[in-house]
Amino acid sequence: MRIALGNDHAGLPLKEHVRQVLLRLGHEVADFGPDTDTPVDFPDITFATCDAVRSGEADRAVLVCGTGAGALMAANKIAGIRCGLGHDVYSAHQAVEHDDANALAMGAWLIGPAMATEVLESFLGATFDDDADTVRRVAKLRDLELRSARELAEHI
Ligand SMILES: O=C[C@H](O)[C@H](O)[C@H](O)COP(=O)(O)O
Repeated sequence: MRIALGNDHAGLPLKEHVRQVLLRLGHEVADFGPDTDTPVDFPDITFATCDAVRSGEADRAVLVCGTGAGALMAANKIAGIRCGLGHDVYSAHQAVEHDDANALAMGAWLIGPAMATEVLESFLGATFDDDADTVRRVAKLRDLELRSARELAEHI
């Protein structure tokens, strides 16, 4: 797969490990994060990284910040992005299987390289179980995006 990789300064300590794992697994990597520890804002990096998925340049995004929480929040505000939290193996594959996750957020302050490796293998090895229930629920996620966008537009 083509993977868009994004990190902020807090995610930097885990970023190179993640990049190496992605390459070892045979994926292409487009890197949207900085390689210095100069502070950057995770919403900016998250948008640039996830936008590559929306445009079709990338198949999935992997985001690394300090806790994973900020990148997760930012990603799930971007239309078309469904981001899971990647701190355990089960959640990483389940988010793809049931929720068609196309992004994963990880916290460099929370997990080390060994767990990150297994989480990435789990996320990238998983495919969407597109049965009637999961397809309907993912469609409802899209409905939520549209409803929210309409409400925002009405209040601008
Ligand atoms: O959820 C937010 C992320 O974990 C950020 O990476 C974190 O808040 C950055 O914090 P700081 O600028 O204090 O390193």
